[in-house]
Amino acid sequence: MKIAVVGTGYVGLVSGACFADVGIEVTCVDIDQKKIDNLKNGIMPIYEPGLEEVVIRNFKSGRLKFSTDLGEAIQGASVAFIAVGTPPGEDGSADLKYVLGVADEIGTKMTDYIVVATKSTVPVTTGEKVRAAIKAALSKRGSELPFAVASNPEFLKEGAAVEDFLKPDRIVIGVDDERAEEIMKRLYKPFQLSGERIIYMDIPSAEMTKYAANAMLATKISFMNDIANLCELVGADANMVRRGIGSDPRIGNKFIYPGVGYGGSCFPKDVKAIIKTAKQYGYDLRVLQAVEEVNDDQKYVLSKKVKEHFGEDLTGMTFAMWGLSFKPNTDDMREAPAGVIIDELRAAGATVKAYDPVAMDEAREHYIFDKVTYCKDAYEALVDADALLLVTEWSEFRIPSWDVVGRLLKNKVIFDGRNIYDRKYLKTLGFEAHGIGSK
Ligand SMILES: NC(=O)C1=CN([C@@H]2O[C@H](COP(=O)(O)OP(=O)(O)OC[C@H]3O[C@@H](n4cnc5c(N)ncnc54)[C@H](O)[C@@H]3O)[C@@H](O)[C@H]2O)C=CC1
Ligand SMILES: O=C(O)[C@H]1O[C@H](OP(=O)(O)OP(=O)(O)OC[C@H]2O[C@@H](n3ccc(=O)[nH]c3=O)[C@H](O)[C@@H]2O)[C@H](O)[C@@H](O)[C@@H]1O
Repeated sequence: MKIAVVGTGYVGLVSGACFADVGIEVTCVDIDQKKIDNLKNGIMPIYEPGLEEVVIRNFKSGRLKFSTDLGEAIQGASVAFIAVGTPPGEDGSADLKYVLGVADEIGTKMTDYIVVATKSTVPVTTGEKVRAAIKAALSKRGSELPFAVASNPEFLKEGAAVEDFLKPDRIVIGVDDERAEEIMKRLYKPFQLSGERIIYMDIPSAEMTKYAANAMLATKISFMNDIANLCELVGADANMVRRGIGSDPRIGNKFIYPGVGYGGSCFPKDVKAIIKTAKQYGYDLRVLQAVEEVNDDQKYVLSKKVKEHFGEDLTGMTFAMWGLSFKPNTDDMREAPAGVIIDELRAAGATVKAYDPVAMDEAREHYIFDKVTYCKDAYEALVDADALLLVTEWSEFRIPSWDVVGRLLKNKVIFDGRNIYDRKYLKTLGFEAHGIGSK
């Protein structure tokens, strides 16, 4: 079986490599020539645990190819996945220009029946727009070639993307064509050896499922951040409360960790987009509006704690920051709370010395530019710093040598944005540690 995956980013590259890993012939297509050349030379465009190995193994075997030529890639392919970006437009709605651009190109270049499956996160009714774009391109050529559209939203998490793709909780397929359903079933068979995991539905429901899933997860996080902020006011400990409620299986113990707000390329944009979709239909998604508001405020919680401790004016002070990426095990800096925290500290007159195990190049090049001093390791960031801010919970920050930390910092003060440290223990070592959701 042969497929094409158009868009070789987090989703396209991981999906393409994992499909190739189960024996499918895959061509990953991108318009970015440099990305494609690099991949052919074994250079990954992103940091994702386990990805390099799967890509290189399958590239060497010949099952995984990289190309900028969409026409060639879809020749003989049963499925063309659209996995390009859907960034937020100015009004918050998902910008579909890349998705529809690919649909148009497929319609222009296809030579046989093909299933066009959208993997990008797209608002409900996009399936119809994709179908219309392909039809319009075909009719320009005077062609009536048959094709099907499908919605196959992706649920992988960055930092665990390969694992998530290879062992999915579920595979959602929105489809309205029997032949297409059969092809998708065949394609996904290897990923559900431990039980039937495909949920078939109509295309609009599949499109909505993706937004509802991300919106639900974002809601859990904002809910817990709200509760954590209240815990702090009333003298309760959010960590205890988290454990107390998470043990109820109806609530579950995942995605209820308070912190510095959710970031990344998905929750912020997808919550905005579903709110916008609702508005277009004259409906207010009030819960999600609050989810977004809580999250926007939560990004300021850590810098507020710093100012409560040291005063509003931080002129001449230096802060060490451990972690920049929006979560561990990724170099993705999109919507990372670190950006807001750095801006707040700088606006109050402070300088920031940062260390992140993998995201510093990305931060330096695209997001935080020259706003911070980048350090070669976690300890270097502490030298002459007035306090430490833990922003991303990378494993290597979990058990530092506290005696070294204490010696390097000017003050033994820590602001733990992810509640990874045992503050009672740190107190016995002479540290004053502030967490999220308890005094
Ligand atoms: N990043 C993630 O963890 C997840 C992302 N998604 C969704 O998947 C979609 C893609 O997201 P990412 O992979 O993060 O994006 P990305 O920005 O990492 O990659 C998109 C790629 O598409 C390429 N591209 C743009 N126009 C093209 C065209 N006409 N032809 C070929 N390639 C083209 C870009 O050069 C880029 O390499 C988005 O809709 C996102 O919401 C869904 C689940 C997880
Ligand atoms: O649509 C997407 O792109 C993806 O979005 C999220 O994945 P991702 O953004 O990669 O990472 P998450 O692990 O969900 O973390 C998102 C943010 O929430 C924060 N978070 C997560 C969990 C938690 O308990 N508390 C919390 O603050 C993280 O620190 C991070 O900033 C979803 O988890 C994926 O299922 C989905 O496919």
